[in-house]
Amino acid sequence: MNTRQLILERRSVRAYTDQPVPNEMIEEILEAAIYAPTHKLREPWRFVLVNEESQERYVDQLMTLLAKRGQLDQKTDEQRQMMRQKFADVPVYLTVLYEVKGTEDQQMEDLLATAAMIQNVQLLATELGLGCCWKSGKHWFTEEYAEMIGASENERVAGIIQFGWPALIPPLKKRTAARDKLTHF
Ligand SMILES: Cc1cc2nc3c(=O)[nH]c(=O)nc-3n(C[C@H](O)[C@H](O)[C@H](O)COP(=O)(O)O)c2cc1C
Repeated sequence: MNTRQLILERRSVRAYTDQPVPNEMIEEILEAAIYAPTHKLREPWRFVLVNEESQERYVDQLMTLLAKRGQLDQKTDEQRQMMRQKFADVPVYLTVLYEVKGTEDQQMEDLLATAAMIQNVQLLATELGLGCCWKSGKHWFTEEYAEMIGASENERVAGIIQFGWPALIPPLKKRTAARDKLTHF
């Protein structure tokens, strides 16, 4: 697949089969993804991988975190169970952290570099036939989650990438044509 095809074929895949994803595969993806541009070679990223061996422990801790944050208060036992199952149905979670240091501009550059690296991860996963989805917001960006995952004081969560072999590949979501957002100076 050439780059253009790869970009157009990538989807946010959220449903996976039970087939395990080898750690080596994720590691191979990361070893290439880190060749994203990074100003002054600061390489601000770090990764925490959750796969088969640790997935149950991770989901347990995630549910405890949600409970502590009150995010389960309005939910019935059945709804909580469904939520837990939804987390448990994801074979691999990769938390991407980035180091927060330097000036505001540097911090922005480092987050941007990390985002570029994450897109590399997604394209490389697509090339291997793996499904993935970039997750963010809510519980993932909290201090409690950062602590749970073992982030140091100067690290922040850039995003969670979940992976698995696709059970369902969503159709292309059309974008607004770039020419509609392009002006010539
Ligand atoms: C920074 C960022 C955060 C995202 N967070 C979530 C998320 O929390 N949950 C989710 O289902 N998708 C999330 N997505 C994926 C988008 O929903 C998805 O890219 C969009 O719907 C377009 O679909 P596509 O990726 O298949 O083209 C996120 C994407 C980005 C770039």
